[in-house]
Amino acid sequence: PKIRKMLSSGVCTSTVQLPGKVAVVTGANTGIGKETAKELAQRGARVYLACRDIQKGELVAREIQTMTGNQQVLVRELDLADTKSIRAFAKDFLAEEKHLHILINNAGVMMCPYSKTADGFEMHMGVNHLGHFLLTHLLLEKLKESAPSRVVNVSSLAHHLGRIHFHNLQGEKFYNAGLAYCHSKLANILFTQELARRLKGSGVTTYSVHPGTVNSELVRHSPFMKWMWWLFSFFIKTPKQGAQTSLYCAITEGLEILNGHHFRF
Ligand SMILES: NC(=O)C1=CN([C@@H]2O[C@H](COP(=O)(O)OP(=O)(O)OC[C@H]3O[C@@H](n4cnc5c(N)ncnc54)[C@H](OP(=O)(O)O)[C@@H]3O)[C@@H](O)[C@H]2O)C=CC1
Ligand SMILES: CC1=C(/C=C/C(C)=C/C=C/C(C)=C/C=O)C(C)(C)CCC1
Repeated sequence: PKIRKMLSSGVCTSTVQLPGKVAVVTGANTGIGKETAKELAQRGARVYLACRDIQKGELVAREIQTMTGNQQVLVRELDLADTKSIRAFAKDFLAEEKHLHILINNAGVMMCPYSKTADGFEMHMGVNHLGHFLLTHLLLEKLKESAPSRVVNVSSLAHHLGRIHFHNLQGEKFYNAGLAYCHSKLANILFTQELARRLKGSGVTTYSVHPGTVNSELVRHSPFMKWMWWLFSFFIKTPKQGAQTSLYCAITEGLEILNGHHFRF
């Protein structure tokens, strides 16, 4: 139990309530994203579950509505592997909503076999970084109009092994599924730092997080990782525990001074 507690560590203890606030969480139909969305709804925010599979999203929205009593949990289609889908999501959202206070760029893929997005980007870089980069860019004016507002980018400790290989960005010269994930997670952090720099004084702040090692579907593409996660399932975080760092960065008061910083555990 001591080891488990040590690995689970940080809890978001903020008592902030969010009535009247609007949040978007990508990849909110399962894992860390689902628990993040649930907690934001629990605190009274209107929460958009941005999911590539609408049916999975609707099931989760109903579950969150029932658990929290908050009916303002909405599902919208967003496939981060297709810039057309990202643009359509943003267009509809901007037409529908006056405000956006919290954007949580959470969705992610890990160790998938070599493949490309609809626009020809290597899948990890395309979904984990470039898709969120475009989404954030398209929603930026709305975030500025809604300031104070925040963007949380869910990265990973895996960024330590990441490198930005500009001569091989699409993995066409060489490809390693594990390293491709690491590169995309480094991109999440570099994006956060530069976004913070460019948004200084705008009232929009941004943070990157490592959620810890979390028992989720992220390992779906790797039988070895699946086995590891199963073997150590008692020691690694639950998705609810994994959501704490994202929630901390999204709602804790007075965090503006740490704009652009990376938070872990
Ligand atoms: N679990 C862990 O130990 C760690 C996780 N992270 C990060 O946490 C974040 C959440 O992962 P986690 O909850 O663990 O993993 P899950 O696999 O459980 O959830 C990932 C979510 O991303 C969605 N997603 C994947 N591809 C796309 C796409 N093309 N368009 C839209 N949504 C997509 C998935 O949708 P669908 O269900 O339809 O596939 C799912 O909702 C990721 O960014 C991951 O890198 C970081 C460090 C450790
Ligand atoms: C060695 C070891 C572990 C492995 C941790 C790993 C391999 C973490 C990988 C994290 C990833 C891939 C994050 C995704 O972004 C466990 C399971 C904690 C149990 C204790 C011993």
